[in-house]
Amino acid sequence: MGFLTEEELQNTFALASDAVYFATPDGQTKYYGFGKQAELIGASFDQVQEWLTTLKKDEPKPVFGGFAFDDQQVADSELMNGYFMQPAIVYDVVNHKSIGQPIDLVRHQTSFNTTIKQVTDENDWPVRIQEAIDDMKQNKQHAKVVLGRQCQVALSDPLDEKQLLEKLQSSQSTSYHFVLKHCDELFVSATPERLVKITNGQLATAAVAGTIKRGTDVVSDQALADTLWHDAKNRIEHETVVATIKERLQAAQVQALTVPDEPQIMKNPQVQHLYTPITGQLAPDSNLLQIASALHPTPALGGKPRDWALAEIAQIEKQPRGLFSGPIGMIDPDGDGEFIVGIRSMWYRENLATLFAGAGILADSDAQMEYQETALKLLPMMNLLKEQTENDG
Ligand SMILES: C=C(O[C@@H]1C=C(C(=O)O)C=C[C@H]1O)C(=O)O
Repeated sequence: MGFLTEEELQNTFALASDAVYFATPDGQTKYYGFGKQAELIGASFDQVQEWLTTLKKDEPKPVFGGFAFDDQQVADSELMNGYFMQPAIVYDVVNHKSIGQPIDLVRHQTSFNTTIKQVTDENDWPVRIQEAIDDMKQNKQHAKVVLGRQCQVALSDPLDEKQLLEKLQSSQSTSYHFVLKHCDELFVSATPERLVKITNGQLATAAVAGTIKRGTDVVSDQALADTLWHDAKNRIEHETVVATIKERLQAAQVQALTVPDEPQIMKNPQVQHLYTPITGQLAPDSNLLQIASALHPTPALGGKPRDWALAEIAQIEKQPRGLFSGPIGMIDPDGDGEFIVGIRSMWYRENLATLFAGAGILADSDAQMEYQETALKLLPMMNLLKEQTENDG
């Protein structure tokens, strides 16, 4: 039997009640998983570590899932407070291999003719983050906090998940893709940010922090990149993340740490970031989940100091984040695997999509400019929803 085509995989995703899609922009990883052989709801790092030991050994398959950003609970959700699953069948697209048994497809596709009925945004966000800016001006030890906002988009009809996957792949080719479906809930991320990848003891992570918009042509785009690279506020914001990642990896006994002195520019369709790739070698008694839990949340999503930033996030943000900005990804049966950071993301259920975006706030941040930055960061998901309204399939 030949391997399924991309279109067949996307179709199966839409028709399965539980499904996952995970792909990395370097083309090294691309998985679809359908059905569920095992699941863990409300997963913490320790619980997942324990749960892995209970999985059947006869047909080893990767597991996929995500951890909530913090301990705050999203009401009535089995997905957003941490969720892991082992699919009944996993398609490894890069290696043209499948593991497991095909599942019964339970959903019915009707014709899709969605319209956007209402968009509810947090227009008071700049006023609320000003509190944090004022606090940081007074208290110099409060160095950075990343504050998020949520934008709700009500649709007239259900999402066409096949079209969503297609457009995600074509519009966000420089990002990691993660789409996790559990019954009527869906979490989608087109993130530029890797938290940690482990391959045969080799560790790779990255700092992605500091943002500017894209230019309308090559010259203005390069000028904006130069502005970002030389901007003191963004360089401090970035350096805070690099230094903290380095400290935490050293504390986790990671060897042969390689941390470049200066950042590069990473370009995504809507924004460009300061970016520093970091590599090292895992200590013999350490593992992927331990490193993910040591790193999360980096000051790219939380802040510095970590505990103050987490308290500030819980107080200033209106709703818990759930999987937004949490570690999401996969673990192989041999313990290798990869976690990315669940930003540029949305949570969807029953015709209602919640889109998430945040920005790193420092004492000299301008609340309106940060608001505009979050608007750009909402665009990857907003555009996917707009495409749904032009659905001709
Ligand atoms: C929090 C987000 O992005 C994070 C914040 C960034 C910044 O403030 O410059 C850049 C990349 C991410 O680490 C988001 O996209 O929602």
